[in-house]
Amino acid sequence: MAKVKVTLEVGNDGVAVITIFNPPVNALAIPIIAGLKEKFDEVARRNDVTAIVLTGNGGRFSGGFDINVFEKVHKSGDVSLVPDVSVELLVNRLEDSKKPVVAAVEGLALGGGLELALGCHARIAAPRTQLGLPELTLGVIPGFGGTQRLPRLAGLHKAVEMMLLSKSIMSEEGKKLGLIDAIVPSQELLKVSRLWALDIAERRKPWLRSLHRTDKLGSLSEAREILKVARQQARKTAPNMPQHQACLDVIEDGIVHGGYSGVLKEAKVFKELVLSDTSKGLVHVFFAQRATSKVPNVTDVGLKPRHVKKVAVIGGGLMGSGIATALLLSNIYVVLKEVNSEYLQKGIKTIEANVKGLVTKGKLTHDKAQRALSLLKGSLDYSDFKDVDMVIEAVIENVPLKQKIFGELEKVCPSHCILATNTSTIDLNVVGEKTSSHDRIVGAHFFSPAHVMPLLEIVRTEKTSAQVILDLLTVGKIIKKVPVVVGNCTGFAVNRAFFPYTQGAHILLYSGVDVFRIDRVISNFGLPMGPFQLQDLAGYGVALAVGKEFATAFPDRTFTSPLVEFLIKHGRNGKNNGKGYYIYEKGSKPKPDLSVLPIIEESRRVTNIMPGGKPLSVTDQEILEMILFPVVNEACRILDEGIVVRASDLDIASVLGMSFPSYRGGIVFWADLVGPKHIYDSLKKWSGVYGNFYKPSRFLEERAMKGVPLSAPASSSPSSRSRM
Ligand SMILES: C[C@H](O)CC(=O)SCCNC(=O)CCNC(=O)[C@H](O)C(C)(C)COP(=O)(O)OP(=O)(O)OC[C@H]1O[C@@H](n2cnc3c(N)ncnc32)[C@H](O)[C@@H]1OP(=O)(O)O
Repeated sequence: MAKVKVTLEVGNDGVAVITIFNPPVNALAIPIIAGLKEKFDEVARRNDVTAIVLTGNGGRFSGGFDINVFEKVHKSGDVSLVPDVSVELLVNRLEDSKKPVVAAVEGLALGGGLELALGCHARIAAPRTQLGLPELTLGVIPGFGGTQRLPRLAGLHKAVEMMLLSKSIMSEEGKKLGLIDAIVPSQELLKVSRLWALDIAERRKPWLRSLHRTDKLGSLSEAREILKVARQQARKTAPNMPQHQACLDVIEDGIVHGGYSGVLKEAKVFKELVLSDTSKGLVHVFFAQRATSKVPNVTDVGLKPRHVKKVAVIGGGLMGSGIATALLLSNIYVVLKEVNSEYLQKGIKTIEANVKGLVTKGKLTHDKAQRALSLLKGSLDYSDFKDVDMVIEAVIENVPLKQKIFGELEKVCPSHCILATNTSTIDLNVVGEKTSSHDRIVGAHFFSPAHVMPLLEIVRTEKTSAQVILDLLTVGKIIKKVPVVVGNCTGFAVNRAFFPYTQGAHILLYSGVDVFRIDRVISNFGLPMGPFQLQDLAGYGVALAVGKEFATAFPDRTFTSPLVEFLIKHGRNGKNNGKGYYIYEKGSKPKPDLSVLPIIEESRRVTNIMPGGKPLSVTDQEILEMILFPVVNEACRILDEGIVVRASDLDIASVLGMSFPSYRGGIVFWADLVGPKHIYDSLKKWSGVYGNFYKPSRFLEERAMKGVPLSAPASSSPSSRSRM
């Protein structure tokens, strides 16, 4: 039997139940939409049908329009691949049907799924059903009438919030808002929905067409005020994304000219937005994120993940306590080991503060916080390690210390125990040099703060077993991280790709470009802050240590900048001591600190790299490119060396690890949009002026010359060599 289908069953009560089958989320794929049109035509014709119930199979109503179709549109440029659902299905066959339609909603109704339900004459939901219109996260607006019907059912204010923030609500809140007519236990959902549909048919319950309602819209001036405030907010929070303002325009059109006019305008704008680069980037990120957990020879060879119940974390510093917090919040027992009771207490206090912080922010209930903390045990020795399933070492970056710890772990932990290190710099083979447990040694590279940042780099060596990688992938998902499997090299994927980022910025600065302008260009592009502000935040000690590490690993292409040493010499240490490139005052945005300029001048004199001795005259676009193209160049080397499974993994790593704007699709996706040839030509030109730092990599050169996208799989490039 086909897995993707729409079925129709007519009961003796005269109610037809139309069910969507498309596991796992009942996405509205093209055959499903065709099937729905066909079944609604059939029920309209049949005399034995009095009323209709629309539902989804398997406890999930629908996760919305099939996002794969967006991808096809992006590849082909053919927007006609998106069928007309808004008028042909929602208005003509559903809302204007001569027989009442009730949506029986369970699990989730998202995007087009919720829009289908909004077009019905009533909605009955199971408890805790997720309702939302997250289309803006895909660079489009709701396209099946959601911009018109949601405000008419939930009220304009709430609808705008749900759409602009892509925020779901639960059916319980939906009931309060009037979006849901009744909440009934799952096992009674169909029975109650059938009766409700019959009640409407026999006029015992109102027959409401959402698009015709105006009672929740308020007056025109009230509506305009809500939209005005929302526009201002969107300008601040989503400055580079067109879908936010477009969504508000379409809502306004419907309020001014009526729901049907709004539906037509919505369909037009939706089709324009599907073709935007923003939608291309966001849809790419949607699938790329899900692809990271598909690892050849690990997740496709029939292995089963082992249950990881208890984890030991060694080191209660910032990273260790963050990692412990993430594990505890997902109900995993944690033993936190430190070298003395003072450090241990400090670590435990940090964990408590992390957990309490989440309660204060309303992200965790008090009960769950208590439960999480009850799973924590502090330890000063290895006595609790005899039954741990995994150890995550998070001590300082010191090779002999780590080697000693791993040697001890091999003796005290059970033989199945995974031995992970959170190192961000040290070669895993070196860490495990003094053991014979190389198959169970793996990198678990978290980003700080570890209980907040979503990325987990899983670093494997040639010897790490597939089982261990699978187990860590599974733990990563349980603790709500996006795990990306990477090969063993200096900086792994994120830090390695972005090491030239700061160096490019420093080259520009020495060339005479204003430090604050550089930061502005980068934040206007969409990163949360520019490279200098980031340096302030990370602390100059970190900047020096990282700089040295990359200078050692990649001496041929490292630009050594004396600026940070100069700053330290002048008593500055970034945000840590309140003296950086910016002034940091509580409660206000960082302000440029002009007293840093003489120090910059001093370092400019030392480096003396201004072309022709004069400050460089550059456009903002050139500033952006001189900083980000070297990152693309390093990303190319990562791809060439097979450090990541696929190019899109590097996109996710850049988005989640470096906050590269998701609407630009990640570093490689963005580079392909810009064009490898342009990147290659620019780097070649700059390498003539500034030397090897800008020298194009072999991979980039090859692809630029052949016109092959950087993201194309390795087989497109004969010389690629994999380290995975
Ligand atoms: C015209 C309309 O207005 C436009 C639209 O409707 S656009 C679509 C709007 N809907 C959405 O944005 C929802 C997107 N989906 C999600 O947020 C989540 O998948 C979910 C909350 C539904 C389920 O989450 P979860 O249970 O963690 O499963 P998740 O791994 O994400 O998805 C399971 C599979 O379903 C796929 N999937 C989920 N929603 C999909 C969709 N709308 N279309 C196509 N595939 C979808 C995923 O790609 C994944 O496939 P894979 O197993 O091959 O990797």
